[in-house]
Amino acid sequence: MLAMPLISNLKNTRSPAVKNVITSLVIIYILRNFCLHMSEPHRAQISEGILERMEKLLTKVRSASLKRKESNLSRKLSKEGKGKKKAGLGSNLEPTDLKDLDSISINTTDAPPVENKNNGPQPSKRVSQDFSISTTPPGAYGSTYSLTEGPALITVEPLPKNSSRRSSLSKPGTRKPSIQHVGFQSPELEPEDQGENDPTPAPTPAPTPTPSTAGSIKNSKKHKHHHMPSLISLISNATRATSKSNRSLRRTRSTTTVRRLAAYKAVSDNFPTTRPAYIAIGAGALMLQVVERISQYSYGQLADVTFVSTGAASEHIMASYKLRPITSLNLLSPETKIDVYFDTADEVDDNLNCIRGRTGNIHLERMVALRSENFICIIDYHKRVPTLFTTGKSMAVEITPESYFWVIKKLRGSKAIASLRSGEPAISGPCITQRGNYIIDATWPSLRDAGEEVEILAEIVKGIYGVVDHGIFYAGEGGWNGRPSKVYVGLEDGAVDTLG
Ligand SMILES: O=C(CO)[C@H](O)[C@H](O)COP(=O)(O)O
Repeated sequence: MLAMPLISNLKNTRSPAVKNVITSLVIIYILRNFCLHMSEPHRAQISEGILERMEKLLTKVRSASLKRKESNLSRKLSKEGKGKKKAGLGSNLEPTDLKDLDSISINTTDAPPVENKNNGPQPSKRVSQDFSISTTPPGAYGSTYSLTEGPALITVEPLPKNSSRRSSLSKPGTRKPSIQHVGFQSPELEPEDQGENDPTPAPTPAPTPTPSTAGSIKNSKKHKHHHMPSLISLISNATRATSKSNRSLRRTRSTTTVRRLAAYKAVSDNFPTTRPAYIAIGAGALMLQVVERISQYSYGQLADVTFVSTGAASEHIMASYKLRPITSLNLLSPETKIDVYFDTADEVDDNLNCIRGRTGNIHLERMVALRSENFICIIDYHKRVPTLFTTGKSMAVEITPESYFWVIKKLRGSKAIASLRSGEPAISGPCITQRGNYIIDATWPSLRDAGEEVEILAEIVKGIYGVVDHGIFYAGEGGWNGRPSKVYVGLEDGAVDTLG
């Protein structure tokens, strides 16, 4: 459907070069959709071919356009030579000289200044080395979601066999961004990933227009004809993203991609197969990708699954994908076990002990872990350490508000660097948990071993009056205290390590 504006544009285009480009783009677009259904190695091969073809085409068009520009220039100069003086020749050589190329713009920076006897040296036009296919007037759409629409070279896990593609696609939040989404910023993309390294298309969790994007919507209504250039841009961006992702297949992946690969694998490996099922989901950036993967299951597969949140942040993540979790563990009967609990951590050591707490509701997270059959912890390689407190991260210590001075004194006595977590800028004063408690962020010098010392430290902290809970999830002599059953580590090269 997206190819239609391109095809209709063929009729209005005079330049054979542009016709050539449009035809090829349509073919590429169709091929690209076709490729989405292929296995990764095939897709990679084919997309390399597409890229080569695309690059050849672009080079051709580029030289054709430059020739055209040169001849326009000499025509203008010769007219001027005949006495038709015009001031500011350079400014008349706007890309309108390339009007046949419609939205294809060639910026010309390093062109030598053109000497003109009447007007002296002309302002130099900017000629860039790179051929660019632009969408709309620059900046009209800002940073676009369409950048993630590129060929999905890294669809990590196929949908489970019995999943119905139709129902999965029609499920809210799983639909691919349509052309109307151009102009919205994908909420879960880190800046480093936008259109650069993250080739996996993400479902759109109901984007919220910002004032600037509201402007874009207005613009897009006003310039209906920009739909076609937007598509060109989409393919061009996708091509760039593909080429970068091909390169990154051989090198490293961005943190977001690495996390997504780990999250997708963790969900695919541990999605419960029996019904009724209970799935708990924590908070943190990575959980968005867990929920994204879960939302790809069909309605049938999600039927009779009860979701459990570990607090408001986790509820919010699930709500963005139309999952409605229960918000209190007391709604589960005492016999009910949560089948799987997906969450993340700040550091995981060699024994799979971990520290956690940036999201705050540490006590609720512990209770969910204790009530779960499997705690699946998902991290990226930065968080994998030999012993805890290696990276300088703090863990949360949840305390009653009255105990603040008492606890902080005791923690500092145990060699911790500890401070009360502030609620700024949301609230003035201390951060208050959903249960009305305060949080102290505490870090220690790196522990020497990944076993005994963890347990000793955890017991010291838990033994201080006023401490409700803390962020060390471990197993020791004294029993199991929420240590993950498995840890999925997204590695730099895109592989996923499974520990435990
Ligand atoms: O408290 C936690 C998990 O409940 C973690 O400390 C925290 O969420 C990690 O967040 P991110 O994935 O954004 O680094």
